[in-house]
Amino acid sequence: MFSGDVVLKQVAGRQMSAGDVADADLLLVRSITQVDAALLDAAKHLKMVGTATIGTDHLDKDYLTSRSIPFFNAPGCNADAVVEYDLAVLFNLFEERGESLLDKTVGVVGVGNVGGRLCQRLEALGVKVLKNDPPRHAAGESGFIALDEVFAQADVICLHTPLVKTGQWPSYHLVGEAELERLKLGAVLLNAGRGPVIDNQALLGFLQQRTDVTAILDVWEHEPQVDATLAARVHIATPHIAGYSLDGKLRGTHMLRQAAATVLDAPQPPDLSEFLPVAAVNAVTVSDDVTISALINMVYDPLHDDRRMRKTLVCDDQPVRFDLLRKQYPVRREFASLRVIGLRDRALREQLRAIGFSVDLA
Ligand SMILES: NC(=O)C1=CN([C@@H]2O[C@H](COP(=O)(O)OP(=O)(O)OC[C@H]3O[C@@H](n4cnc5c(N)ncnc54)[C@H](O)[C@@H]3O)[C@@H](O)[C@H]2O)C=CC1
Ligand SMILES: O=C(O)C(=O)[C@H](O)COP(=O)(O)O
Repeated sequence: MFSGDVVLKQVAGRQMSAGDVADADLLLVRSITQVDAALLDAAKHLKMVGTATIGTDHLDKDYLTSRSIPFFNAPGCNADAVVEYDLAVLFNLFEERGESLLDKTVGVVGVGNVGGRLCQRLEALGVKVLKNDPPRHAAGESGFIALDEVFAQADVICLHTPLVKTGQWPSYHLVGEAELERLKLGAVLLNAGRGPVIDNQALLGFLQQRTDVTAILDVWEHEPQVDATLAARVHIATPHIAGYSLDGKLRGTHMLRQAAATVLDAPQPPDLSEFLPVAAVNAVTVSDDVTISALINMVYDPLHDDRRMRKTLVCDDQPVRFDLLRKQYPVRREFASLRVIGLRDRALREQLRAIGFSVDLA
């Protein structure tokens, strides 16, 4: 996406050093590169910093502001991918148990791009949703309840807050012993936000006692290091890939390309649709016997990611392998890339549309 007269210098995200960026005009990173004074003090021509991610906890924003360096993230770029990770995990889990997600009460903590879209899709399915988002509540928006109430009432809790360590609503260790103790019998706790939002040691101690609770973790405290004892107690363990759809990655890069064009006063790039390929499997004809999880698994089966990650947990170089799983992640598309054809059952057609599939009668 970046071409023409641009001189590109690629550096591995965890290895980037001050010398690598000293002469840079633009710095484009992902979540594993800490962007702070140590990296940037020597970079005197920097016109912008961009991260092709939603999260910004790796950027020292105060420092960037003090240097008047504009910085951009890519809000919403991979939100649909994270929502679809949640849906894939939950539809599979409840099918395995002979239950239905549609009968559950789902608590969503952090109702932004990811949490908000998750609520929309669940509500369109008729699922009861409880929402917690103190910053939005304080801004005067309605429909939110306290975290304690979410933990006490929900069958499933999905965490989608940013990692914030200071200010009025810190999310670091937002979920500790006290919150875990409130979980209902048989509850499901899913974290696809940032690892340290849950106190991982407290979670391990809790799961050792409360074997009725199901934990699903895409993000871990101290990534890329993963606590193998905790992972062994977790039902689905994945290497921070909830947002890793091809669509999401391209959207993020495209948003930075647009920001760079604005900062450099250069022409805007072509529309994103010019870069997004048609999915390898883009249409399927099914009968009314098809299940929602079968269709979801055709696009994305989270168990593949779980199996790949578990193989790495016994390796001496586990952290290196965690990064490799992410770097070599296979092409994954979003639900909207699959056109589902042939369903006569109108209710099922509506449910599939509600969770994001393209649905046609013929
Ligand atoms: N696992 C993965 O692959 C991915 C993880 N993420 C993580 O998920 C986070 C959320 O993503 P978005 O929804 O796009 O961000 P967002 O900024 O659109 O929404 C975050 C929401 O959380 C709320 N919030 C902030 N502090 C809170 C607190 N203490 N308690 C409850 N709610 C709080 C905010 O008011 C906001 O509505 C990102 O910051 C990122 O860290 C995002 C994408 C992919
Ligand atoms: O967007 C975010 O925030 C995420 O967590 C991304 O999915 C992280 O991806 P990487 O930047 O670590 O590749």
